[in-house]
Amino acid sequence: MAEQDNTQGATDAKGDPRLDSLRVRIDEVDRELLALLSRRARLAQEVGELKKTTDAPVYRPEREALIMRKLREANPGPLPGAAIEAVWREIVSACRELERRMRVAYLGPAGTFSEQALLKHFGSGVDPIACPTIDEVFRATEAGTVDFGVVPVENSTEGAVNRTLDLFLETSLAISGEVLVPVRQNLMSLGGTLEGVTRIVSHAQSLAQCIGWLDRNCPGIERVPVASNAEAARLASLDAATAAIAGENAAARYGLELVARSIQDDPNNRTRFAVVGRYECAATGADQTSLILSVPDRAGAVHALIEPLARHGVSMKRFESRPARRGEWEYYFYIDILGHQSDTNVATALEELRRNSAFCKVVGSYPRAVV
Ligand SMILES: O=C(O)C(=O)C[C@]1(C(=O)O)C=C[C@@H](O)C=C1
Repeated sequence: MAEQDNTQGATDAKGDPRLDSLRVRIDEVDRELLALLSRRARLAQEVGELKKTTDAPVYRPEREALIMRKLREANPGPLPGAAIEAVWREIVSACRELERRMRVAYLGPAGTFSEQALLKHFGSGVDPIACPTIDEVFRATEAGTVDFGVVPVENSTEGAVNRTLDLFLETSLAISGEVLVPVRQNLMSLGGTLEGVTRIVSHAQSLAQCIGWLDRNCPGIERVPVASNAEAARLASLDAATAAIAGENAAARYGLELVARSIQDDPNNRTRFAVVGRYECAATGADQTSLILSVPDRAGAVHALIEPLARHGVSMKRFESRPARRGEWEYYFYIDILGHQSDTNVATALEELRRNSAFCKVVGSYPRAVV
């Protein structure tokens, strides 16, 4: 006998028998899912016990990436791949938490896109630790007070986050994952209006990402850069004359109302984050490797440096340069290539790159983000 369902509202109070029978079947499926989830969780617990005997790491990013990839490929629909991934992210996160709840540092405060990246990658079964600076995220992870760190690397509109690139050079940590977060910027204020607003605050990058929209819609209002979007939302929550540009979750967190939604000039605006830790990922078959190189200062050196990549069939995904800051015209090249450093063609190309370069560091090989 089906239990009484109290969720029926006014719209179907008369009770369509087809609706009732569909709900009975949904209840059955939920019970089956629950039994399967419990079975999965017990297996993860067993894995956890085995790992304890060898002191093996709880978090296996390459295994989680493979689980997601196989599910995406096997997904018969009608649920979209992103929904399947979000659901399984939480399932795996909860199973992982049964083994051990990890601490993960990110560029805070709460409510920033960095926090969103952390949740998207690790799910909610971790303790998010907000750090005031990118340096602090690296420091906490290196010191081992957290298990991993999440740092912004580049934005599709605004380009590289230079501080992160500089710290990749110095750190002993390795990149173990990347996270892509669509960045939707929203204008928000206490009353959901621009009336009486004399300044708009946000992180400098966010202001820059909305410059066209702001020029068109708020020409007379002063723009003030602040430390983060979450800080902007906090300031706007204290003062009706201040509006903020931030992610939607910051509005909810600080009791603000949206004046305008999705005001970034590029509708596909997104930010790429890196997960850093003391863990080196094994190959999954769909990986990416991040390198930092520098060359002797002579004609044709850059060409000679990257030529082995093409010759060994290694695709380059990103090429960025940063001054070496030694007062000379020297540069570090930040290069992302497809493949894992243990793949034969990548390993051979890397060997040649090392021979041709004055400096060569592999910051990590890790599974490529897909969505
Ligand atoms: O396969 C493992 O090593 C597990 O610990 C299980 C599991 C999972 O729930 O599937 C959990 C955490 C790891 O990061 C990877 C996978």
